[in-house]
Amino acid sequence: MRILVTGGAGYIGSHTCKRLKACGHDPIVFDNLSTGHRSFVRFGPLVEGDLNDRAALDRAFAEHRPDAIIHFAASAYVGESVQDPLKYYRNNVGGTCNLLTAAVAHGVRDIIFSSSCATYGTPASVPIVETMPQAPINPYGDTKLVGESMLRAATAAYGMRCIALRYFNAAGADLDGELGEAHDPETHAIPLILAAARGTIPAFSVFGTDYATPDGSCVRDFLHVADLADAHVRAVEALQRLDGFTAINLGTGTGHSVLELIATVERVTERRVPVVRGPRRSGDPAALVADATLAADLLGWSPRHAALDTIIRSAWDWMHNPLHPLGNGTRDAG
Ligand SMILES: NC(=O)c1ccc[n+]([C@@H]2O[C@H](COP(=O)([O-])OP(=O)(O)OC[C@H]3O[C@@H](n4cnc5c(N)ncnc54)[C@H](O)[C@@H]3O)[C@@H](O)[C@H]2O)c1
Ligand SMILES: O=c1ccn([C@@H]2O[C@H](COP(=O)(O)OP(=O)(O)O[C@H]3O[C@H](CO)[C@@H](O)[C@H](O)[C@H]3O)[C@@H](O)[C@H]2O)c(=O)[nH]1
Repeated sequence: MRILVTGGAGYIGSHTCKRLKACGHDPIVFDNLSTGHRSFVRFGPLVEGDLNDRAALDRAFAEHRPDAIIHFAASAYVGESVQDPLKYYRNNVGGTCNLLTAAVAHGVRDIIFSSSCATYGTPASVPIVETMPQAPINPYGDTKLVGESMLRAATAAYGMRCIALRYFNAAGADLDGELGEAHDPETHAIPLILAAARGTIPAFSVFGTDYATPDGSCVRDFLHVADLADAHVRAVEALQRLDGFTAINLGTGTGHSVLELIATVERVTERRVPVVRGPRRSGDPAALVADATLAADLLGWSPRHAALDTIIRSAWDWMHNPLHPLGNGTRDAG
């Protein structure tokens, strides 16, 4: 299949393009390079364009005639969405609406959507199943919920087929060392803990140690990005047999606290992580852990690299990889 991958120059999108190519599909990346990297687009052509530019979308559809879309492109930081919510509604809600309008106009009806566990807000219990209420507690999560609503309505009205993948926390890097996470500025926990271990930032700040969790820090379900990529390929293939709108969690089913991440980084890297215990970050629920039974049932998917050590080791190796578009310039104090 020819697949238009919006956000394919980004972290999860680039890993998914690699997997698509390995499985015999042809990814076409549509990306404005706002947080992505040209050097991550290695598995098919790059169309440089913005989701909010309808003419650019029309040209991409007309030239490349995709059979399906995988829609990653979005602004994706919980903390930033609290500071600048309108950026999130503009890019994520406006961008998705524009993309769907173009897809309908060009007769493309199959779409995989990057949703998030952030749509669940503060769940009544974990692990979270797909049928539990969605009540986001930050603007980012709300934009993903609105995205799901748009897609649900569009599938009903225009005969589209959609799978919304609600992923938990993507982490780690390509196990062949070709790709990885490279955000500037970096806000995600694992790369920042590794940067503190390496000495490129003075310390890692733990956002809140007074949550109702076993050690007081937040608990998240960290999922290897290669497993996420594999799930996307399975999902786009599953659209051939799944009509309408389906939402599926992607996670490992195991939660790890922020303090546990720090301890694991210290063990895996054999370095000390300087830590500052800070206040809570606005918009953070205490614990998010997936029940991923539906992904196993509908996609035949289960994570293959779920061990936290494997995830952290791959991220550490990537941080020292010459292909890292930002990391090479950072100082290694160790
Ligand atoms: N990283 C996670 O843990 C996680 C978890 C759940 C959901 N998600 C979702 O997965 C998707 C990918 O996340 P990521 O971590 O790879 O982020 P990323 O920032 O690395 O990738 C996003 C890509 O989209 C592009 N982009 C953004 N706005 C665009 C626009 N208007 N037009 C064209 N391109 C645009 C960026 O340049 C970038 O290449 C996002 O939708 C995010 O919300 C991520
Ligand atoms: O310097 C930091 C950064 C993060 N954290 C904590 O670490 C956890 C994970 O945070 P982060 O890595 O920023 O990820 P999330 O905020 O959980 O968001 C990611 O995971 C979500 C799903 O949970 C996705 O939807 C988002 O796109 C993605 O950015 C949270 O409890 C944070 O409070 C810290 O304590 N200190």
